[in-house]
Parts: sequence; C-alpha cells; structure tokens
Amino acid sequence: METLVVDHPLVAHKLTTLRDVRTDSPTFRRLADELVTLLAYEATRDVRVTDVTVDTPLAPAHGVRLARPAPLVVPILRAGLGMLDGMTRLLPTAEVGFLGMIRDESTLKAQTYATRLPEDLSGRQCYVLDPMLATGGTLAAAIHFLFDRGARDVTAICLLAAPEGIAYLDEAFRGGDRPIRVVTAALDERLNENGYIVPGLGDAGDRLYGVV
Ligand SMILES: O=P(O)(O)OC[C@H]1O[C@H](OP(=O)(O)OP(=O)(O)O)[C@H](O)[C@@H]1O
Ligand SMILES: O=c1cc[nH]c(=O)[nH]1
Ligand SMILES: [Mg+2]
Repeated sequence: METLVVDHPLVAHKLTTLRDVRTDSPTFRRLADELVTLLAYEATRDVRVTDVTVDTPLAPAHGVRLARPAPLVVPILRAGLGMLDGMTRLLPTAEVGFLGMIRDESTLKAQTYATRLPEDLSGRQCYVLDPMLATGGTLAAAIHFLFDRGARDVTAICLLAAPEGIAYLDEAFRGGDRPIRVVTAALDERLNENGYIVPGLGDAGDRLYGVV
C-alpha cells in the first residue's frame, strides 16, 4: 500500500484552521471542500487517460482525455459527503456511488447501513472519500466492497490519518494484486483510548453537520 502525505503550505494552513475547536460548521465545511480539491490533485496523478487529437484554430494538437470507464467516486456517509463537491469539481465526469457506514463507538467496528454502488466495477478506478482514517476498519470494509465488485484500484482520500489505521490497512491488503493508495493532509500521532485521532479534529461528521 502506498501512503502519500501531501506536503504543501496551503494544505497545512487550511488543515490548521479545520482542527481549531473554535472553527464553526460553515467554515469547517468550506475548508474541508477546499482541502479535498487540493488533495484530489495529487490523488488523481495516476488517473487513466487516452491519447486524442483535437484541432486548434491553427493545427492539430495531441493531448489526452480521461479514459473510459469513468472513475467512480465513493463518499462514505455521513462525513465523506462533505468531501464530494470538492472532488467532483476536479473530476466532473466521474460517477458517484455511496456507502453509508457508522462505527460502533463501543466496539469501534464499522457497520454498513447503505450501499448504492454499480454491481460491476470491472476496470474501474475508485476514489473513496472519508475525512478520518482512525482504526482503519471503515476504510478496509469499503475497499473490500469495491474489490469484491471488480474495482481495478482504490485511492482513499482522507483529511487525517492515524498510524494505527495505515498499519491496519497495510496488513489487511498485504499481498493483494490490486493497488491501494491513501492520500492524506496529515499523519497524526496516535489514537486515544476511544479510538479518536490525536490531535485530530474531533468527530468530523459532527463538526460538518452537527451532533446527532
Ligand atoms: O477508521 P475507523 O476507526 O473505522 O473510523 C473512521 C470512521 O469514523 C467516522 O465516521 P462515523 O462512524 O463517526 O460516522 P459519521 O460519518 O456518520 O459521523 C469517520 O468519518 C470514518 O468513517
Ligand atoms: O478522530 C476521529 C475518529 C473517528 N471519527 C472521527 O470523526 N474522528
Ligand atoms: Mg462521526
């Protein structure tokens, strides 16, 4: 598994305000949106393209277009929804599938409550959106869903990741024949006893949408 921590002053600047407990929900939403677009630029570095030629007003020009089938973007509800617009702004022709997952806060195990994905993902490049990679249980389950349907490779875009979650995914998919990448704005110190990322930013879903 490949992990990329995007090292850029604009990413670090926006992430610092995102973490700040005084940042309100509207600002949090806007910053999450902006951060995803910056991370998506790096995350899509290997997106498949095909060669094409177009006519400029002067002469033919060789270039590329995104290859078919189109990439699939999969936000993990609820918090991943706060990353969808920022992603599709950069990749407007992508299709979008949905996974609803919630972590049981006593066992830290992920449960799936909604699945809306194409049945056949053969040859598809998939981009999973989830702000927090904590224990890694949620993301591992999401990647299994996509590989079970034939996805060609999976790139997860996370605002924050914990070392424990990276290690869990690495172990869970070791020896697999399909590539997995994690692109994140920061690799934090650790998880606390409740499975929260430290220093982290708290509960991403609650900060985006309010406490339920
Ligand atoms: O790596 P893990 O230990 O599995 O934890 C990470 C998951 O926890 C959060 O979702 P949550 O369960 O809070 O659901 P929500 O998005 O509805 O708030 C987060 O958005 C991830 O999906
Ligand atoms: O730190 C964490 C861990 C899981 N989910 C969150 O929203 N935040
Ligand atoms: Mg939550």
